[in-house]
Amino acid sequence: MDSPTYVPRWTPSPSPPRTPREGPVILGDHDDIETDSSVSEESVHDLPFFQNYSTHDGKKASISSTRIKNTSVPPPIPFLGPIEAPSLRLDSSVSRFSEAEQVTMVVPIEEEINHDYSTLNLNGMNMEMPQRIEHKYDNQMMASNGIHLTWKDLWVTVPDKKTGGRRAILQGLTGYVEPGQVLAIMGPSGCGKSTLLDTLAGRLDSNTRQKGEILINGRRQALAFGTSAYVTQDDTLMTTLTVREAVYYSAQLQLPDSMSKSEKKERAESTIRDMGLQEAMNTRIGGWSVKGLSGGQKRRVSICIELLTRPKLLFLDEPTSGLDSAASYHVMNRIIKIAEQDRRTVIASIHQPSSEVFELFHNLCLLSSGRTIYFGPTSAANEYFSLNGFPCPPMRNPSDHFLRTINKDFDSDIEKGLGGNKTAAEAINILVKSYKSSEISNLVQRRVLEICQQNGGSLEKKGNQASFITQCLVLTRRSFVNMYRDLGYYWLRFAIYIALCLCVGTIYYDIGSTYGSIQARGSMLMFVAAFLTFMAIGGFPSFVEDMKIFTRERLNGHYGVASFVIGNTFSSIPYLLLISLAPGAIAYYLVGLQKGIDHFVYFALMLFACMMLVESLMMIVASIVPDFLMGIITGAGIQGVMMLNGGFFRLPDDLPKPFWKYPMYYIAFHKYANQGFYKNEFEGLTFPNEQVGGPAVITGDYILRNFWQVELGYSKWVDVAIIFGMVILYRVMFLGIIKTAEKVKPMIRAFLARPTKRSTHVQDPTLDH
Ligand SMILES: Nc1ncnc2c1ncn2[C@@H]1O[C@H](COP(=O)(O)OP(=O)(O)OP(=O)(O)O)[C@@H](O)[C@H]1O
Repeated sequence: MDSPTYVPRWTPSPSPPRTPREGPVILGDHDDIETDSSVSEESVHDLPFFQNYSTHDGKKASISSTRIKNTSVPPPIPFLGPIEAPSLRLDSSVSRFSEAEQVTMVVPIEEEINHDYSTLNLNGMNMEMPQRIEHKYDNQMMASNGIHLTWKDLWVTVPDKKTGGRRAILQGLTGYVEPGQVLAIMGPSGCGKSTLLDTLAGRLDSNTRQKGEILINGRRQALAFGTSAYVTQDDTLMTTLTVREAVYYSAQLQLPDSMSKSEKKERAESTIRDMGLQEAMNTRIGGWSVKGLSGGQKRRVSICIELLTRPKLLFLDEPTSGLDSAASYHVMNRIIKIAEQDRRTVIASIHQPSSEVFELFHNLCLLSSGRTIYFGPTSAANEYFSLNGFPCPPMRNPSDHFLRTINKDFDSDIEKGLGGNKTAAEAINILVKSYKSSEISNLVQRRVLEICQQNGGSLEKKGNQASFITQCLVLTRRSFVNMYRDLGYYWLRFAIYIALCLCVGTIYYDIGSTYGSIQARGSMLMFVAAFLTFMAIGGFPSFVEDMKIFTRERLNGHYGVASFVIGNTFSSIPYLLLISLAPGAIAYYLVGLQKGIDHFVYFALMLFACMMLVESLMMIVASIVPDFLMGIITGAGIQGVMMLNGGFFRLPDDLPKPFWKYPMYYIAFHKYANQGFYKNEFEGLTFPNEQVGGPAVITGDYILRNFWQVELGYSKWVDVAIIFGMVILYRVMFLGIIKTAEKVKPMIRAFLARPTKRSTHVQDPTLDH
C-alpha cells in the first residue's frame, strides 16, 4: 500500500525527491485533504492535530491496520499522542479515516512486525490496536492531567549597555509542547536556548523583562517550587557524596513516606542504571579539590536526581553536554521513553545531537538570535531546509547542517556555499521570513490556540513527598556527612583553632591573680569573644556551595526552606561543640582562668553560642550576597563593626549616643559575649589593689562594674540565653528573606512585564523586515 505524498501548502516549491533518511512528510493544509461529506466541519478542523504524525515513506515492510468501527468524529489529539517514535507513525491516509473506516499505520521494516491485537474503546470508538499501544493509551487516559505548555509572542529583553536601551534576546517566539512529547530547542551558542527554557520555567534573571503569554493547560499559572523539574547547565551537586548516596538521599527527600526504604533504594539504583552510571555508583562526585566523576557523569547524576519522581514537566538544559554519542543516545532515549510512557512533558535544549539522538525528538524549535527558524516536527525540518534552498548534503547529520547554515558567528571566516552563495546571515533571514509565512507556522499558532481553549487542569505541586520530619532528618544526615567529608567546612577550622588556642594559652600562660592580670584576662576573653568567633566565617565558602544546592533543590520543589534551616542547624551542632570544647579547653586551662568545671562549661557554651551566631549571620549574608568572596567581605565588615562597639575598644558609657550606643551596642552580639565571659571569670575572684588610696583588695564585682562597665542586673546565663535567642532570630530571618524573595521576585517581574499602553517590541536591527 503506497502512501500518498502531500505537498503542504506552505511549501514554496515542489518537494524534491527524498532519501529514505529524510523520512516523513507533514500532513499539510487540511483543505488539501479529501474528506467525506459526512464528516463534520469540526472534525476536519481537527486534522491539523495530526501534523506530528507523518508518513514514513522510506522502506515500508509491514502494514498493520487499525479499524475504526464507529466512524463519527475523529479522536481528539491525546488519543493520537506520540507513538513511541520511530516505531510507529501514522500514515498520511489517516487523514481520510472517517470515510475509509480504516486507519493505516506504517511500521518501519525493522520494528513492530508481529503484534497481537486487541480492541480498545476510546471516545466511543472501538479500535483494534497492538497491545503495546493499547497499554500506552490506557496510560494516557489515566494520566489525563498531563501538562500542555504554550507560549505566544514571547519577548525577552535585557539592558543594553552600548545603547542604554534594551536588547531583545527572544523575539516573538510562539510554540507549544504537549504531554508525551519531547521538544528539542536547538540553535547556535548564544541564540537564546537557555533563556527560552528559563522563561518557560519562570526562572529569568531579575535584569530581564518578559512580554508575551505563557500558559499551562491554557491557564496563566506560576511554575517553580515543585511544579516542574529543571536540570540546569551547571551541575550543582554535593561533591563529597558518592553517586549512590546523592541519588538515594534525593530519593528519600522527594519520594513519599508511604514508599519503603527498599523501594526508594531500588528506585534510586534503577534510575542510576538507566543513566548508565552503575560502574560509578560508589565513586564520589568530586569537585575542585578531589577529582571524582567526569563532567558527563555529573550531568547524568543531575538528570537522575530530577527523574526520580518522574516530574510532569521537565526542563533539561543541554542534558547531553559532555557525553559521548552512545551515552547521549541512551540518556535521551531513556528520557523520551519516560515522557511517552508516563505522558510527561519534556523540553530540552541541545547543542550537537547525533542523527540518532536528533531523530528521537518529537518536535524541534530551531532558534537563531532569539528568532524562530523552524518550529515543527523534527522529521520535517530537513525538508523545510531543502525547500528553502538549503538541502542537507548526503551523509551529513541534519542537525549539523541546520546549525552550520544558521551560525553567523563565523560568517567572515568561512566559505560561502551551503545554500549557494549565501552567508549565514542571509540564510537566517530567508528562513525566518519563510517560517513566518509558512503553513507550518499557522498550524503551530492554531495548535496553540486550541490548547489554550481547552482550558485544562490547574497545575499541582508535586504531591506525595516525604514528610517535613523525614526531610529534616534526611537533610540533617546528608549535611552531617558532607560536613564530615569536606575538610574546609570544620576540620581546617578545627586545626587553626587548636593552633590559635595554643598561641593564646602560651601568650597568657598561667595568668595568676595579680592586679595586672585584670587587664590581661579582659583582653584574652575579648580575643576569644571576637576573633575566635570571627573565624567561624571560614566555613562560608562551603556554606555557599550548600546554598547553591539548596537553591536548585528548592526551585525543583525537593523540600522547603524550614527543612533546610533545621537540617543545617542540627548537623553543625556536633562540630561546633567539638571546636568549642577541645581548643577552648586548651586556651582555658593553659591560661589558668577561674577554676571549677562549671566555669569552663560556661566558657565553652558561650564560645559555641557565638560560633553558631556567626554562622547564622553568615547565612543571612549568603541569602543576600550569594558570591562567596563578596559574602566574606560583607560578613567580615559587619563583624568588624560589631566588635568595635561591643564595649571593649570603647567602654559602654563612652560610646557616642544615639547611634553607637542605641541601637548598635545592643545589636552587637559581642556585648553579650564579653559581658558573659567577664561575669563568668571575675565574679567570685579578688585581686590586690595597686591603685593609690583604694582598698587593699578589689572584688570581681567591683571590677565588672567599674572597670568593664558590665551590667550586673542579670546573670551571666541571661547573656548566653540572649545569644541563643539571636541565633534563632537570625535563622528565622534567613528563612523569612528566602520566603519573601520567592514571593516578591515574581511580583516584580510581573509588574515589569505588565502591558503598557505604549509598549512596543524591541526589533532586532539585523532582521531584514
Ligand atoms: N540576564 C541576562 N542579562 C544580559 N544578557 C543576557 C542575560 N541572559 C542571557 N543573556 C544574553 O542572551 C544571549 C542568549 O543567552 P543564552 O544563555 O540563552 O544562550 P544559549 O543559546 O543558551 O547559549 P549556549 O548554547 O552557549 O548556552 C547571550 O548573548 C547572553 O549573553
